[in-house]
Amino acid sequence: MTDAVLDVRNLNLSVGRANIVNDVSFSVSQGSTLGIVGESGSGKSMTVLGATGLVDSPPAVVTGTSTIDGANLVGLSRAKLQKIHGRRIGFIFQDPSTSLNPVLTIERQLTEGPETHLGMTRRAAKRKALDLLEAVGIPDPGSRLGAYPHQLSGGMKQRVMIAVALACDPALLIADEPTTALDVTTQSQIMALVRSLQERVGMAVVWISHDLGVISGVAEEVVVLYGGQVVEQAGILELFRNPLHPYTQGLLQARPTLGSTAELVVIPGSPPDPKHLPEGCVFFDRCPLRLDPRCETERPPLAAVGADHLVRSFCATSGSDRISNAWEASRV
Ligand SMILES: Nc1ncnc2c1ncn2[C@@H]1O[C@H](COP(=O)(O)OP(=O)(O)OP(=O)(O)O)[C@@H](O)[C@H]1O
Repeated sequence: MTDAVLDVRNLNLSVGRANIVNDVSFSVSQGSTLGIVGESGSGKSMTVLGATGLVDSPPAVVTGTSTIDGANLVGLSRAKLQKIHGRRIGFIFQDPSTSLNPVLTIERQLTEGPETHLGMTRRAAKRKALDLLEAVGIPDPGSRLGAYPHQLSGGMKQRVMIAVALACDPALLIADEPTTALDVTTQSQIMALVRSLQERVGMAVVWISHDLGVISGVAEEVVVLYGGQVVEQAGILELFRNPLHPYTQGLLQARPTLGSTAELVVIPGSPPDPKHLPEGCVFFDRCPLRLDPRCETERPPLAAVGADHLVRSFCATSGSDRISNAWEASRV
């Protein structure tokens, strides 16, 4: 992709014998959102932490490339990384306390970045802080500038964290499960907020979630991760219409639908331990369609199955009845 803001190629991340991220590639372009989905432990957070240079290395060993503004973040010095993080990348996380400083006022947290990285005066930065608070839907922003994080509700803290992440007009926003701890109403407000801010400033967004429902509300393109590998990648509509990997189909069936009284089909088992990844397909021991012995001994390649649709499985199938029956039969 030529207009990629972030371009990740063949990223690998290991800690000791744990192979946590395995040959992951994706890119995200200006104004668009890439969703990364997978169950807990599938490697979502470590993929973006490795791609943005936010892991301690050593002990983590990171290889591959992750390019923003022509700079490869893999292996970049701490000083250079800090500059790029401050100026070009905003981060929002599930827990705002990991990014908000409890002993600094909201004003200081919002003005620090623009003063340091954009060379703004204190007065201009304060004006910008007020604009940002208003943009993220904080009522009466002027009265909030002197507040400390603990004086705000959970939803408000989340909004302030987004304002801080956007303070330097980042080209890229990394959103790691930012709405998981919130109630459904606040969750959809935050999703809509990021979408509207994105339309205004045109940034690229990488949004991580274990919930395909959330991803379908924010992303145009989706990477499905399992065992630290990309097992499927497609546009959001294509993925919902034509999911090909048995794991993606399982994730889709595990989604509760409004008003449904049917029992939730969960995928039996859990993701593999990165210290003991299977020799063949990483989904082998949970796959209801596995073919013995090929799937057990041979690692499937990530293959193109259409324009912009990639899948890593010898059992990829669009036969939805077949997979439904297989999932029903495998339910414990
Ligand atoms: N420092 C580490 N050393 C060894 N293994 C680690 C380390 N950090 C994470 N892991 C392992 O890497 C795997 C992927 O973790 P990661 O946090 O990226 O998953 P995730 O998909 O983001 O899950 P969650 O939604 O729970 O955060 C897990 O098996 C985890 O136990």
